[in-house]
Amino acid sequence: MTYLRRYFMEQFIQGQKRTFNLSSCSSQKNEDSIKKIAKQIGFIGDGNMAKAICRGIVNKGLVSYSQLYVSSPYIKNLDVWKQYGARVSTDNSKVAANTDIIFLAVKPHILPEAVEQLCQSDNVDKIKNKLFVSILAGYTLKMLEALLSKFSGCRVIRVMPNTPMMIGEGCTAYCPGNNVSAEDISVVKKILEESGVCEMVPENHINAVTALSGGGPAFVYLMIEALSDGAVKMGLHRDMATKFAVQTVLGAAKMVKVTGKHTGELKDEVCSAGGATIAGIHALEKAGVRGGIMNAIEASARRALELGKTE
Ligand SMILES: NC(=O)C1=CN([C@@H]2O[C@H](COP(=O)(O)OP(=O)(O)OC[C@H]3O[C@@H](n4cnc5c(N)ncnc54)[C@H](O)[C@@H]3O)[C@@H](O)[C@H]2O)C=CC1
Ligand SMILES: O=C(O)[C@@H]1CCC=N1
Repeated sequence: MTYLRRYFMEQFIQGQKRTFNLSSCSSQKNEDSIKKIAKQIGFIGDGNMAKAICRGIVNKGLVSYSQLYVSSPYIKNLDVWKQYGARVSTDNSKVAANTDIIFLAVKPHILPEAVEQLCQSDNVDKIKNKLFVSILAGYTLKMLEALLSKFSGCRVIRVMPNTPMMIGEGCTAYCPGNNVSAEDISVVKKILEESGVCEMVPENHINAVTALSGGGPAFVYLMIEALSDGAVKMGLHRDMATKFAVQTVLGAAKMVKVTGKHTGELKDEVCSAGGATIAGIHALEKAGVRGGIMNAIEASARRALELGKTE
């Protein structure tokens, strides 16, 4: 194969990888019956986070698409789900009435309207005694339980996931509501744990988690982009700069995890006396990068708190 042909083939494959679809899940056949969850799982809202959770759990073989039931007012968006065997509806109440665990996966300002649709439906009786899992930023358990109070016997677990769940590298915190059972916690934990790290936190920590791991991937993408930009400025081609930036972040993260060493010690191991790295560290410190990142987490956590107050 000529160099040019190989180059264009690689570009084509990269392009295919970049195109979002749900097919990568269905191609993974993991029929581990021990892991399988025998529940119908509903999603009210079919956006980025719902897709990430579904891809994660289908990839891990916890559920198949036929166990998923997804709603959105935009029928066109639902085609892709239907194509892979999920049930779909534009009626949120059908999803809530016909599933065992219902993920609330809409934007915070949409939630009152989405719950109102449930309350006004003919399915109210069928929605009683269900387990709701909210992934919304800002909405407290108290608010969620009050919103869903029309459905007696309902239980709520508040979780804060992140999009890397899609590839089994998620990071999720959860807080159980008042009426949840040990079985409720166990099944939700199983769903979340299978796609990455999962920890229970007190609810007063969830806005910090929202900033750190919920939105954190966006901060890290920005840093990877900046590392790549810097290398491009210094003459590397973009593809190589990004590939190396990604591998460096991955390698450094794994070093922290695997060695258990303090990050300061690991940093010191890289910085030769009078060398290149310490010159870069000095530039970062002069630019206030540490303070900048702390400010980002603080701003994001404060904003998460505000999101429950519907605008
Ligand atoms: N995107 C992320 O990385 C994370 C998001 N979250 C939370 O997940 C929730 C959803 O966020 P995204 O998925 O990013 O948003 P998104 O905008 O991608 O998805 C929201 C979906 O809700 C649907 N929708 C709109 N009105 C609706 C209605 N009345 N009934 C049912 N569905 C309706 C829309 O069609 C859209 O697909 C938010 O509350 C956010 O705080 C939590 C952690 C991470
Ligand atoms: O930006 C947001 O509000 C949501 C919460 C965490 C990630 N995305």
